[in-house]
Amino acid sequence: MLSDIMELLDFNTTLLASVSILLGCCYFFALHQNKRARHNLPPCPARPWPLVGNIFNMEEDIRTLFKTWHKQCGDIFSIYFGSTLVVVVGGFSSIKEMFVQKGAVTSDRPGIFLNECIGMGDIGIAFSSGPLSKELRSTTLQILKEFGMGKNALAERIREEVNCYVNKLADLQGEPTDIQHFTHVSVSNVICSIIIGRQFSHEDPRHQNTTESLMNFAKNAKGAAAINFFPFLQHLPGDYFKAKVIKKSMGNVKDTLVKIISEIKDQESDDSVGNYIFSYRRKQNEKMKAGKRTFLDDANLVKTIIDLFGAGTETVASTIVWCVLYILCNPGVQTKIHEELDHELGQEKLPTMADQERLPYLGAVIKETQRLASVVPFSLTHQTREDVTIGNYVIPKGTSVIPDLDSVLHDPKIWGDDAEKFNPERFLCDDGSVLQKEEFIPFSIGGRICVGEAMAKMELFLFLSSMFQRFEFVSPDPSNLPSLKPDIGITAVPSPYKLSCIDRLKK
Ligand code: HEM
Repeated sequence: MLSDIMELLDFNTTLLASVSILLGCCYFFALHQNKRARHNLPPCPARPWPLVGNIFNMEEDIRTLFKTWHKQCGDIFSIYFGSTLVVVVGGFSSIKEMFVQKGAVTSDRPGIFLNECIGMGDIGIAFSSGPLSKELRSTTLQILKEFGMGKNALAERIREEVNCYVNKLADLQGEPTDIQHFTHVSVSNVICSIIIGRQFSHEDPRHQNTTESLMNFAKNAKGAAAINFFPFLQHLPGDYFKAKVIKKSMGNVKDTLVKIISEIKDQESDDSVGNYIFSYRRKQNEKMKAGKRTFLDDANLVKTIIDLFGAGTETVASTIVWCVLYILCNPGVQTKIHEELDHELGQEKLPTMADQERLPYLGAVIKETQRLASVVPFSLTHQTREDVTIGNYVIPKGTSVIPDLDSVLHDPKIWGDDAEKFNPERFLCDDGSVLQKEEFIPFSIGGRICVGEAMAKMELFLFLSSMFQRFEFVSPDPSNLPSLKPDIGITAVPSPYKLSCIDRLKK
């Protein structure tokens, strides 16, 4: 009797599952055909399957996969995550057309799990759309500009942290070390000094905890990409897609920042130090007093600060760590950097922003690092607000669009046949100055271009010039150099490696 019921159940379950899959397939094909009929969609490099789309075509090495797909389909192609259409736009002219010329309708953001998991869906500077994102961008840019004006508080705060960082490296006394963690702690401390007006000690548990949570999030962000399209994955037992670890890491960052912001609120009378929170509140009050409609509220303040930490730490820290890695693999480059620094500054004078023009070779090294490392290879995903025509294609309203910056930064048509090699000379003009090239777009282009670009450039110059002035970086085992293979999530992070920082003052 029981076995009869089981058999019947099995039969019914199988029938139900088959019918569901069949209906799913029909729905997917109908949707797909309908979209294709209404819009001339960019080609798919691989056949999307019902329900799953191209999920099984995605490979670990996304960079090489997208390169192959561009070769096959041209600058623009379509892929499906489940039944969701995602368009990838590569090549400089297509990226410029899509995000600059058509930027008014391609600058929104789709909702993503990493914000939703902390209950902050589409607010804050980096993941909001429309007038909200415009107001937060212009407010943040104004505040950062105010910090960078006059005696340049921004550069001064970066220099303070650089000093501390360089001394930490000197304390290692040449012991082989992985500098990733140190570098993250220092770079996130620079953001701290802007946000709250003071730096933390490197040993401060709250600061360590926030930095570790951010690194943890970055390491696991790849898993969450699937959850954006298949939200049910977050509820599966275990944590294969890293939903729980991401939720915990982002929750940690949020809780710590909320506490810090409320502490700052209590010191509201002391505005002499200058920090992002005071400036934001001042602008909020001014608008409210003038009876202007504003999105500047506390929730947007908290989320914007989380975004600034998230966007400003991993990117700058990874670029620094990439630069040192390229140098280990190209020792001749380090010799030239040292010659330039010794000739222009010597050992006594610590570098300031005013020295940038005197150090063009270092400038070229930094640009070449940004180009080759391409630390945000696929930018942040945009979303179309209306149907967008590009070339012969029509991309429907509400489509997620990925700007493939990597395809531009590594394009041999722009950089030559050695585009995959580290060659700083390509950024030096005949007169010795640093080459400015329109196609150099590590910060993206258009309406959502990185708001931290100016600050990041200052950080990279001040950190790297001081590091090379003080140290010679050597590999503990020159016959077995570290791998140049990146780990690509939202950012392209170098695989862990060790190096020795030899103090040039003690040589
Ligand atoms: C080497 C360092 C950096 C690189 C390569 C970089 C690159 C990028 C890229 C590619 C985007 C996406 C642009 C788009 O959607 O089209 C972005 C956005 C953003 N970046 Fe950066 N970034 C860097 C440093 C920073 C720093 C230091 C900060 C903060 C102080 C920052 C804050 C932001 C913010 C808030 C956004 C979102 C802007 C928006 O959505 O409107 N970034 N960045």
